[in-house]
Amino acid sequence: MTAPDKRRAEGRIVAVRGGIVDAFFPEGGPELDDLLYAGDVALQVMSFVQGGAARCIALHPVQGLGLGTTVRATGGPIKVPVGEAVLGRMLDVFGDPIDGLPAPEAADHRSIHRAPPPLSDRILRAEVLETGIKAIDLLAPIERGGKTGLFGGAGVGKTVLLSELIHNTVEHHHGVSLFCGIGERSREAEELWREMGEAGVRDRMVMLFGQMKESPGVRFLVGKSALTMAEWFRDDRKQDVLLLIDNIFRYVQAGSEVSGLMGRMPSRVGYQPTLATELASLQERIASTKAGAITSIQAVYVPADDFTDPAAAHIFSHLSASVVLSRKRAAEGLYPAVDPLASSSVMLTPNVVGQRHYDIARAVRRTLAEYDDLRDIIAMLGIEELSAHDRAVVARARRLERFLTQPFATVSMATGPQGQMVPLEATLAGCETILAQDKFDRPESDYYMIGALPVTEVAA
Ligand SMILES: Nc1ncnc2c1ncn2[C@@H]1O[C@H](COP(=O)(O)OP(=O)(O)OP(=O)(O)O)[C@@H](O)[C@H]1O
Repeated sequence: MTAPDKRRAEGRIVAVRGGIVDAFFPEGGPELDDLLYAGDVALQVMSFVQGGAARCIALHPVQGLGLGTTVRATGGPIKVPVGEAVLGRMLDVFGDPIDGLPAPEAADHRSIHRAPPPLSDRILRAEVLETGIKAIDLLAPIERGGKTGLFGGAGVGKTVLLSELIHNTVEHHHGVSLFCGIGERSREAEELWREMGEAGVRDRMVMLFGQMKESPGVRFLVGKSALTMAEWFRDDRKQDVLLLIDNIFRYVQAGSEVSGLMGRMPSRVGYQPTLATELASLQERIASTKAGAITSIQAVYVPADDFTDPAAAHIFSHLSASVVLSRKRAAEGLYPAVDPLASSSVMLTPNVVGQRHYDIARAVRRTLAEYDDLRDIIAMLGIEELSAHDRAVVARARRLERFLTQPFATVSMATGPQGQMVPLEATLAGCETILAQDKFDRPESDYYMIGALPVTEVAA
């Protein structure tokens, strides 16, 4: 490592292409990941090119920069404020306020580029985080201290589901919560900020945003800024952290834009050749250690509903639970549009959730899978042609499908019914009741958008 004063050198711009700036330092100069300034424009060193110039990604619009502009190396990487001071605040990638209040008065600032904790420090807890959302608690239980993905194409309800999860879990979460918005709409960020204020949980929450309108460099780095703050609460305060990311796909996408700007050759489906390492550099830091747990829930946009997309597939490999949202279900109004057959969790084993829960989840899946197989026959021949056994399967499956829908508090203004949180026990009892019946007195619509089944029915 060069001495700090040498790292704090002054240089000049030798090339500007889009959001990429090359700067040459005749004496000394920055190291990889160092933060530089050309006027007010922040730059981060991404690599060094032939001749020794530092190739940087701009974090602000580069208008006004030209050949010969002076570049000042700050002598280190981007550092964000950490500590209690960031609680209740809405910040950007630098930890600067975007809520109109003065900068957080933090005692400490830390580099956003940090190594993940060593394997020997990590722990597995095998504990479930109950969400009150029937389809998730039953079929893809979320691991406390693990990573959960909410997968879905455009407009199938990822953001709504994530907001509902925040609504249901943040209030009961003992530690702090961190929301990181990457590359999504700013309007949604403002709504969430207001909702958190109304729910009275803002003082235990930090929100960081690098939204759609910002440069790829910002969207690429904001996740690391958020993690740096989360790590402080985990390591220095020994607290549990709930980390919510909307949308982790936008991180990969920003990496791909950066890679393209840097002139790297694209790899599969046009993604950056460094996709796997970039994603791992972020995901590996989201770890639970002896000091505290980081439970993360990440929305994952699936381009063109193609689940074999390399970004989706790589993200999938880091997760302990995957909640897959299906367009077909959303089109039928079966919200949350959780696909019961494609969603999964490593928690769903008899050892963790117990034999009863495991058996009910399997029976629900089996019934819905059988119904899927019968759909073509029903479409061609009509339901009357089915055997009595198959007709009972269809009746059960259609009621299960509806029972797994649920009114959400976060959209109740638009949809009408009040949001409902359903205890796991009520979800299990409801499914058990439906699974045990061959004939139903009540119509399918009675099971749609409800919370728990009425007690009289469960008892019967
Ligand atoms: N649980 C729900 N109950 C009722 N309506 C819902 C629900 N979830 C989603 N919707 C409807 O679907 C719309 C899209 O949802 P949302 O914005 O969460 O999708 P998304 O997957 O995040 O989309 P994008 O990829 O465009 O960000 C909502 O505006 C709402 O009308």
